[in-house]
Amino acid sequence: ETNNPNENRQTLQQLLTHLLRALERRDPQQLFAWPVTDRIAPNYSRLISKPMDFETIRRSIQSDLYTSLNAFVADFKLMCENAMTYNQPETIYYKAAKRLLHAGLKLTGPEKLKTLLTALP
Ligand SMILES: CC(=O)c1cc(-c2ccccn2)c2ncccn12
Repeated sequence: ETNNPNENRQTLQQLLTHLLRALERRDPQQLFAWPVTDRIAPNYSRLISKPMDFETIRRSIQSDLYTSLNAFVADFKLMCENAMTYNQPETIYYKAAKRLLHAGLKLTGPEKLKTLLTALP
């Protein structure tokens, strides 16, 4: 924590980029890599009011949209919850979302973050 807002923002961006990469590694099939289209998922845009995906999250990090870790985690959770809303429980998308959500919350939980934050410059 420094009193220089730019420095803090830089550190937050580095942390969020690190977390994003760690979360993307948990999605080897890249099911969450890009926005879900109505073409591959009928009526998706009618059923899901706030779509979210890893590419959109990456763009948000780069355009300084997240001013806290919580805002980043909220979009990650939204992405997983959308998949568990639109897809039936027996689908690969639902199951992948559930696993990803649990892995993600462990990664961004207070325990793990403590070690992460000590590792930052
Ligand atoms: C994330 C999600 O809900 C999703 C990703 C996909 C997806 C992602 C990449 C390639 C193909 N399909 C999908 N297809 C049908 C229904 C839902 N989905």
